[in-house]
Amino acid sequence: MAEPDLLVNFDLAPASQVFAASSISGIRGGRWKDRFRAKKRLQYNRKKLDGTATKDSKKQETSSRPRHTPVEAESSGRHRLRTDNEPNGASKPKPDRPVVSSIFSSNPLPVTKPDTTTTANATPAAPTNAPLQDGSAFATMGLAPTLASHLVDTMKLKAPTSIQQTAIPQLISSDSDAFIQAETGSGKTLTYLLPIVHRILTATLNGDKLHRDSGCFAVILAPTRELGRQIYTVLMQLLSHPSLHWLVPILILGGEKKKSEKARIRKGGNILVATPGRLADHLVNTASLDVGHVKWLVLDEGDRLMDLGFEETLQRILSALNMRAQKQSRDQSSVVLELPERRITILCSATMKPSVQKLGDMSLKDALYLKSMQKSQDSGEDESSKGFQAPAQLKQAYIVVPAKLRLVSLASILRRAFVRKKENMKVIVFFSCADSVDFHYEVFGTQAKDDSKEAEASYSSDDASDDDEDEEGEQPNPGKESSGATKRPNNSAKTKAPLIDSAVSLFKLHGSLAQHTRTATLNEFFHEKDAAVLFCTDVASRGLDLPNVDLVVQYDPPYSKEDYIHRIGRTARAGRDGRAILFLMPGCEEGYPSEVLGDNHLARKLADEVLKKGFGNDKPSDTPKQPKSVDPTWKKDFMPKTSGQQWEQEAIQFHLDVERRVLASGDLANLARKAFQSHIRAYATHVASERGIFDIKQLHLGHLAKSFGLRERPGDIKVPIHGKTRHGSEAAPGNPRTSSGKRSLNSMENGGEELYERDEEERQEASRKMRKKMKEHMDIAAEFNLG
Ligand SMILES: Nc1ncnc2c1ncn2[C@@H]1O[C@H](COP(=O)(O)OP(=O)(O)OP(=O)(O)O)[C@@H](O)[C@H]1O
Repeated sequence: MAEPDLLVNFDLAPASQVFAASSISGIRGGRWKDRFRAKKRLQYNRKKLDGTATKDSKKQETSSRPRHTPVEAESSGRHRLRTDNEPNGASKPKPDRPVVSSIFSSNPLPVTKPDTTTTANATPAAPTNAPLQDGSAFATMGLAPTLASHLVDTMKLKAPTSIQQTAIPQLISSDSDAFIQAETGSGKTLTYLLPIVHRILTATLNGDKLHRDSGCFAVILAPTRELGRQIYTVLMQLLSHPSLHWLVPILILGGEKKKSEKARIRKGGNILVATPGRLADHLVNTASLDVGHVKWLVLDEGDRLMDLGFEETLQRILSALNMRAQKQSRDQSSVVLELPERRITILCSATMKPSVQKLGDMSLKDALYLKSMQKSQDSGEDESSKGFQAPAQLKQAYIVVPAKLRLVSLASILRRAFVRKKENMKVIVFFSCADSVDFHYEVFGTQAKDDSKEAEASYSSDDASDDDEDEEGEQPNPGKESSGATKRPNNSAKTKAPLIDSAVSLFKLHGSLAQHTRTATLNEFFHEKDAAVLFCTDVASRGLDLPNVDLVVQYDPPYSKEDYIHRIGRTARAGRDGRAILFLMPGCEEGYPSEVLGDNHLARKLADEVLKKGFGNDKPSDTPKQPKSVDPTWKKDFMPKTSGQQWEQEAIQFHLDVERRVLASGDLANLARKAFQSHIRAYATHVASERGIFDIKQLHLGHLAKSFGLRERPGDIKVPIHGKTRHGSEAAPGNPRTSSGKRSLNSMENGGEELYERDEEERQEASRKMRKKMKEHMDIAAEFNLG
């Protein structure tokens, strides 16, 4: 038998055997020249065989390898080999043309199973934030009779809610600080306003009744201008009684004209509603702002105030109030004012988290903890003991949607929502960033010119002349503003939404819009008589009380569990019903309800179920009829092989139309690219504790790009550099990491505008991650032709 070393001049065995049996360096015996020649020939033959063998073995390997189902590939969390048009999964040279793949192919499946034990949503629970029906009445809570009858007769409030019943009597009789915690929509605004108004109403100064010039007795701080305006509106309603007209509220907000605010301050007022940045500004620059008499400081949405990095501003406000109070007590030692001797601080929030405790430590002394006593009738538990909770009657669900099906699933939910209940119904959809709101607003809205842009352009010029103009003015009148918005509809970001239903109005709201547009939009949405949808960022998540909101959709997950509660809290208010749906992607995101919310009561839905409802045809007349003359297997000829269902066809068609529009319009394509990029950046800013759930490395960028109507490979998506414009990218609002307090004074003075801009460090970190991810993806895309 030939020795392995003596292979020279023998027919070569298959490569594998050759390599197994031989070693080039191991040729021994004979002359050195012969050994050298043999070695060379062996090397040559091996190279030759190597090529064929590799090809052969690759072929063999490919054909023998069990074809990975997309589900297997993706649910393992790795990038999959794109299989569209590539039956054997082999890599192909990068094509020049854009990627066109079906939204229904290669989607990962959910990794969790439905929880069959979930019953919470089966039977409607009794509301936990409704007015009480146990005989409680405003008249028996110690309120002035005028005020109590005004609530019932004019404001049409029959009975107090649980938190009102608990807190109002204590706030009337006690001079302690207080922390009010109760569910969203449980009437916390009136809970703190009523005792303040009651005590000012019944107080005297040196024996005389108080009046407009007696001083400012209460300061109410809100984290956003929208919330500030809303609190002011409730206060105006409360003071609209003829016997209360001498009590005057003042509203000062960032984004408004400072000079007109100064004029209002000069005229005097008793209750000041403000955003922190603008108040801090006036405390320094407006000599006529007299806060020496302030007896109440209310921090509404206290945790949000801390999240937004207002800590330093709040410290400045607190020390200014302390200083002025001391000065006042020295100057007017003989004055007898029948109000609390010391200033009372009231902290108010539906959620409790460390930042609230810090704020409490900073501003409260021996505070009363006032919470809603209403218990869930289902569990009998004191719901507030969980630290946060949603109203019991609110039906919560999450839907597991693969990235490529996100857009069509949103369309489907909205279509379905308005088919079921049309008149007056409102839906709010939350997105993670302003760019995404802008893109989806364009996609779902009419393709006409966006009026809001004009309005913003004109507002920018107003803004520039901000300090030059001095409006002779009373307080901004909500009624006046509303009529202004109606007279000049272009002020608001509103359009029609034919992709949902041509009768549905579509609005958008985010922090990058001019304040003028924000105010007008909210006003119009509030007063909209027809069905309407609001696309927004977290600018609308806190405190806003918008009527008839039946459904809240969180298209992008929130940045914290507190944000989750506040977002869904825009529905099911004051005892009304409501539904909330959260979009999650298959994979690690599915852990969100149990791991982050600690709540397994959310109903679980799948994309297919939702798509069938929105795109399927319930009406038999609309189902394509089988032509009589055609073979019974006709469907095979008419329906694409990949998806034979009618609802799939409709969904595909919908998506293709969006893709075509994006292809056809440079503006829309740019919006889509910006939205895609901002979305990923925002995704990268989920808090560290949630990164196992929102893991950017698990994102399939190609699929995600598809949901923005983009056919480009993620690596090819060139995004215009974001200028520092009003339309610039909006950072992740509500990101708890913005509480670093590194925000510039300038942005502080915008009174909340900075709310939606990350600090530089965070921005850079997010971009770094984004670039890394893009690079990784580009490498993989180049190699495997990923879409
Ligand atoms: N006693 C009451 N009876 C009926 N409706 C009430 C009562 N008190 C308040 N409301 C209404 O409940 C709604 C929610 O009130 P409010 O905005 O004060 O809630 P909230 O607890 O501050 O909510 P959030 O936590 O979201 O800020 C408002 O429309 C308000 O008019």
